[in-house]
Amino acid sequence: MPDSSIPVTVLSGTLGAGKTTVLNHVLHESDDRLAVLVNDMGEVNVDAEHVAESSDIADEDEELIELSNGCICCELRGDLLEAIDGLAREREFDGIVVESTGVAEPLPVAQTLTLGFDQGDLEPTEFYEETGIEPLEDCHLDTTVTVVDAHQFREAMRSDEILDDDGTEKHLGDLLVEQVEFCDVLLLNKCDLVDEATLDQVESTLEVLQPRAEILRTEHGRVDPDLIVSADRFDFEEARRSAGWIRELQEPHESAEEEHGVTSFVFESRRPLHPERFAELLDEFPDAVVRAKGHFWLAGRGEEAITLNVAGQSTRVGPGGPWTDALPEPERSERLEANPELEEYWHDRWGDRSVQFVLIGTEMDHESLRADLADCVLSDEELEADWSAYEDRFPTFELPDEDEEDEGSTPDADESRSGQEEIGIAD
Ligand SMILES: Nc1nc2c(ncn2[C@@H]2O[C@H](COP(=O)(O)OP(=O)(O)OP(=O)(O)O)[C@@H](O)[C@H]2O)c(=O)[nH]1
Repeated sequence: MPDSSIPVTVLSGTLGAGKTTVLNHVLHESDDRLAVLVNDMGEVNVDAEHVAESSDIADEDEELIELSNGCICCELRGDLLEAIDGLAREREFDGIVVESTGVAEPLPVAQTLTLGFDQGDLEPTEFYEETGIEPLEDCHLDTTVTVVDAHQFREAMRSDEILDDDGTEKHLGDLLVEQVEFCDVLLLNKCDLVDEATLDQVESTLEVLQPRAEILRTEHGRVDPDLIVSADRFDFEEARRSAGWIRELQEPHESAEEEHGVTSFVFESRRPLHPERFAELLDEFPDAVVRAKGHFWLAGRGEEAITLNVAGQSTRVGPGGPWTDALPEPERSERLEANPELEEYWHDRWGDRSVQFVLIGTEMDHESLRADLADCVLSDEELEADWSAYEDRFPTFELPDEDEEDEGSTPDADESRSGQEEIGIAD
């Protein structure tokens, strides 16, 4: 990274968590000349007004740009890059801070920025072709920060509130988890409103959901600016890897988390799940499960993996890509060659078909949940019987075009973020 490259910090967090408060504090306290980009969903950018009113952003050193009437993780991605590009060209700033809307997902924002910033060894992507935007060479994504409301966290995780992001519905709990899972620094804000025991428990949950991030407790957004601006925290490779944390969780978690009742475990099976029994279990999934994620093989669906994504009250399933074993030749052999680790994993009869979930919860009864999941797996007898007669209420997904196929190995929940469907299994 050249010395002259301008660091960009992205602030995320659900509505009212304290993003604007953090931003104002940083503007007051930092000695750097900062430019600020504030994104708001409405036509009038209320956040920008707050920042402008309550900070000294009007100083000649600083600049405030508003991106209104849309979301920078969706339709305003091009505008975001253009605005940053403009600021970088001015070269009058030591840093840029972007405040996303409360409904923005940080991963696509970071993706836009890392594609937009010159990654050196990254291939030019379709993004450039689509938008006509040139890679930005004068800045880099420095740190991604998620602000969490310590007071509301537990309630928000269990909430079934649905947020409307310009026509796209998102569950509050789901969004919260996505924001926590993808960041370098977690600001546990509003610590003044909760007791120590609650704080410890919330922090433990955050640690399990996001082991890579630094967690800082704050009151009224009072954080040392150097920890989030020009902090040099973002690592493209690590961020990419952390999205695949299903693998990292293979090891059972240490007792620090257990102390606060936050635990996790991995459930695996090399046999398919019974569509009726598994749908019933998802209908009744225990509230103690804060997060579940992974992929599964459903009896009768031998071609493609299905992903499972549970966050708070939201349960989504999506396309997980074709099993390597179901691919036609020569793709099958090519993928096996490209992913030698599959050989070790390979099952004589079922190839790479499998069920793999990570479950994270508070006061979660491992034994009974494990037993419930095991009950969903086909028995010896069922395994040899006809699977086509089962009632299958799971949505069907179109297999991707062969040309567009992903190079990935074992299907991974995060490789298939698009196309996920909320399942109202209880109909
Ligand atoms: N008690 C307490 N209140 C806080 C703290 N941080 C922020 N607030 C208050 O919480 C409210 C929301 O804070 P904002 O900074 O506007 O939150 P935001 O994340 O920018 O909100 P949106 O822009 O709506 O997404 C304001 O009334 C703040 O004064 C804190 O640490 N403790």
